[in-house]
Amino acid sequence: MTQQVPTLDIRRFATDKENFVAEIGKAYTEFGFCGISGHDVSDQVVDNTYAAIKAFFALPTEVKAKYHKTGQGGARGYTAVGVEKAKDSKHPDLKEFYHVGREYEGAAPHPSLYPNIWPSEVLGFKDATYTLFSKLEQLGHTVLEALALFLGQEQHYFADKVNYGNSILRPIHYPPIVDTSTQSIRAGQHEDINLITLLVGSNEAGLEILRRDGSWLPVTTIEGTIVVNIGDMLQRLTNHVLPSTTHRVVNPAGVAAGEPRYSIPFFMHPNPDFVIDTLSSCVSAENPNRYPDPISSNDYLMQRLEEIGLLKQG
Ligand SMILES: O=C(O)CCC(=O)C(=O)O
Ligand SMILES: [Fe+2]
Repeated sequence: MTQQVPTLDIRRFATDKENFVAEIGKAYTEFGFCGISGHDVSDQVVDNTYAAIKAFFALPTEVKAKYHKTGQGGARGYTAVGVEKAKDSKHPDLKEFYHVGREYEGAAPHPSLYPNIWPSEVLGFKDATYTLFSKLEQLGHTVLEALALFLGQEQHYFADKVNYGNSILRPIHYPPIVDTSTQSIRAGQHEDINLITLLVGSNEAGLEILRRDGSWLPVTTIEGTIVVNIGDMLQRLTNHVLPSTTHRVVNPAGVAAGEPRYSIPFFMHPNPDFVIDTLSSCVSAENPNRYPDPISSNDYLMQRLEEIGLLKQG
């Protein structure tokens, strides 16, 4: 068995479609994770976003707190360290983050698509983060096209199921670890809730995925690679043909613990009223339907946010 998450060049989806689809399908069935290179999310767009988010997280606590909005489960704006914890963990994660959602004109396409909150202290925050949001969303569409073919659907199967999804860009700051005796880790083991996650910053050490033999495999990628993994909604839709793989971010040992870590996941969600009903192409005698009861993606999201503490924060 390969001992590293593979990286595939997304340009091959245009030039070598059949092989690319087979390889990405194999990467996901085996790991639930795959590195993507050859994309057009430029270094400039990524660097601009890093500069903006580093400036934001460096603001005084009371300034950042102004961008936390109560009653939304952290859906938009700032969430402080100590709020989110992994589903079955007693200890909160060692991270703070900022949620940027979809922009729209006029009325929200669904009440769960809250308006964005923009920090006035950081010039260019909106431009930088929303440009990255849009570029990652575009790349996500391409990955979903490849996955649709792998699943025996037509290439554009997902297009009208994600066009107003409640997708979220989540820049994260893991501060230096001051208390090295802490029981908390940077991000406790969890599975992502959404369809797919596109992660910028995976070349920084710490991210690990759980293998089926119970061992943890560090994800090591070269700079510029975007790691794309399967979330629980796609696992459910595909009856586990595409598994959502448990992962975590561990605390570094030694002097590295004194260094902050930044990463920027983009959680791609289906439209809130999309009903997650197992694809018949993913049901067989050996893999009977595990989810006979369909659920709307918004109801599913609400159940999951409750479990990770985001709906209790006020
Ligand atoms: O920071 C990372 O590398 C991963 C973060 C993550 O898994 C998450 O926010 O869901
Ligand atoms: Fe995650």
